[in-house]
Amino acid sequence: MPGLRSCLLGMLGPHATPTRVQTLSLNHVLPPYHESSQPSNPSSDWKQWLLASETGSGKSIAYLLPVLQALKLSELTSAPRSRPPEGKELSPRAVILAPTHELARQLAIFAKALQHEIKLRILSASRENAPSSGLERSRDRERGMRASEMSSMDLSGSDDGDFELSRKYHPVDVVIGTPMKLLEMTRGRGWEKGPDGPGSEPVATEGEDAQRKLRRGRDRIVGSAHPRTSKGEMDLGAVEWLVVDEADVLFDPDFQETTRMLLSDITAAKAKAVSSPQISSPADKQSPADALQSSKPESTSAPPSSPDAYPFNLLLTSATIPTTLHNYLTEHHPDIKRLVSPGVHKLPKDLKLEYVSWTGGNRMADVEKRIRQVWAEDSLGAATQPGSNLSQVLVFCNKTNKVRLMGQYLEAKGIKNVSVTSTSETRARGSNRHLNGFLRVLPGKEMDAGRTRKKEIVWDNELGDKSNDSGLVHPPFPSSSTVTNPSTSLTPQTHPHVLITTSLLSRGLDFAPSIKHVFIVDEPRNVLDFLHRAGRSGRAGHKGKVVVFGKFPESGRGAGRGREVKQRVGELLSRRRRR
Ligand SMILES: Nc1ncnc2c1ncn2[C@@H]1O[C@H](COP(=O)(O)OP(=O)(O)OP(=O)(O)O)[C@@H](O)[C@H]1O
Repeated sequence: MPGLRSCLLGMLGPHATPTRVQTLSLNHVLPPYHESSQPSNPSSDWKQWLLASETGSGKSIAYLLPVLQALKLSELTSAPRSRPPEGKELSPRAVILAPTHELARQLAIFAKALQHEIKLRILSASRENAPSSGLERSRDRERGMRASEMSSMDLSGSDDGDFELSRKYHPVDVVIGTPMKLLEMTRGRGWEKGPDGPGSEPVATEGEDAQRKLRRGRDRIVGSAHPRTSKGEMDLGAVEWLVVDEADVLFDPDFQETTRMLLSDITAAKAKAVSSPQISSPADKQSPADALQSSKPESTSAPPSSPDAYPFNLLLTSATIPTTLHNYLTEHHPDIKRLVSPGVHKLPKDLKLEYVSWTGGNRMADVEKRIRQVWAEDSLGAATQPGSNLSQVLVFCNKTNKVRLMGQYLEAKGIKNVSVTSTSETRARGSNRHLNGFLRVLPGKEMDAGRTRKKEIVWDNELGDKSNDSGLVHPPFPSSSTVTNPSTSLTPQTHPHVLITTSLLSRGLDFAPSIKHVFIVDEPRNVLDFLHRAGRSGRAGHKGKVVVFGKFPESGRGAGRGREVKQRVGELLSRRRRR
């Protein structure tokens, strides 16, 4: 579709070519577009796909393009949309699930940039002013704005600030959020405390390790645990697409329960929508296309004959296919089309590996030393490449407490840093500002300390080679990947160049290419966790290095364990590189 295409080229540059997973998606998932597209019935043939490829290989575009194109096509060729049922304020046509609020927000920004010309309405459920129950809603009311009005605004133009107001009825098309947040929006705040809550498991408490929270499917914002205070305000009866991003996590046994609840809720809502059609607005009733709509009762399909024959398109994406996901798909989705790139389960090709042995003294001092070494190398490079900046370092620990201690230690040594755990206060603010300067920014959206800066473009000298294993082409033109991060030209004493976190930020987040080093200071829970952490660098064909700290003696005590770690990590290297 031309509008999507031009936004994509604006984002990636005119010479970008699809990655392997994108090619698979273009060939198998993208609905065909013709200028003279006729009204089509999207529900006649619900399908299921799995898109799997290595980290940083462009899976977001691979699923967003077909979803946005399909939504636009059905908007162009169907009757005007009816208002949500009584008491509901949102009725999206696509729902995208992400394991963390940070990822949901980043995906929403990305999706908005992609649909800029085709004008769909995208809402991040993890943002400060997303329609919600209870406290947020009363705050909105205080500002003289009802949630129903919020959903009728044109949400397309803004990504982290205020919505652009439009008084025309513009229902939200896509809602992006974590399963828990979306269940809350559907069932009402505090639903999990009731009899329909997920088991009798207690809600994660503050101070718990983020990784365990993630595993239990509860990515909660600090201070959001309220008793049941309201009915849900999102109706799921119009959903045509459900995307489960990071499906390996969201169908992990610990997350699966909430993910599958949402799938069942959509199925149930669609069955209900068939038996009690939604009430159209007066304007809709006048529309000649209404007849077309009412003559299509199958546009919301009957309840599925088997529990997992969902009445909507289901698109899963993942960088890995662990046994749990494989078994789950085999049992529940035997017909799912698996579109898998050869790089799945591998580290990105442009990611180098380094092992650093603990000295036996203070481990934090070892980390500090290696960080300073990174900057010393950068400074040497600056002599030969004028204009290059100090790179940023992403440090992964296993425990919340370790993140805090590491942050304090480095701060005391004059290394300014940002520490983020699931309980960090900054996470409660409903935006990704706490990650400013670390996440990749889209062209023209560079931020520094919350303020927009004039775009500053540099030629990225490290991009000599034109193509790579993922099929990514490095464009010799300004693009999102060649925009400097303003904070890296400042000193590490005054501006954070180090981000310390847990596995919380290891899934799906698209970090800036200036994050050239990922430090893994604690042994990850498993090889997949390692892959996801490491994959925050070396993205989209950029160079990166993963530094694994541990005990790696050549012989004696611990040598066997060290060798085992190296062997397991070595198996993740792409075949081409091992040759
Ligand atoms: N065809 C392309 N050419 C150049 N850059 C691309 C292309 N497709 C995507 N990118 C860029 O690659 C980066 C990584 O994309 P994305 O976050 O979608 O990767 P991913 O496969 O979802 O990674 P992860 O598994 O970590 O979630 C983004 O900045 C995106 O803009």
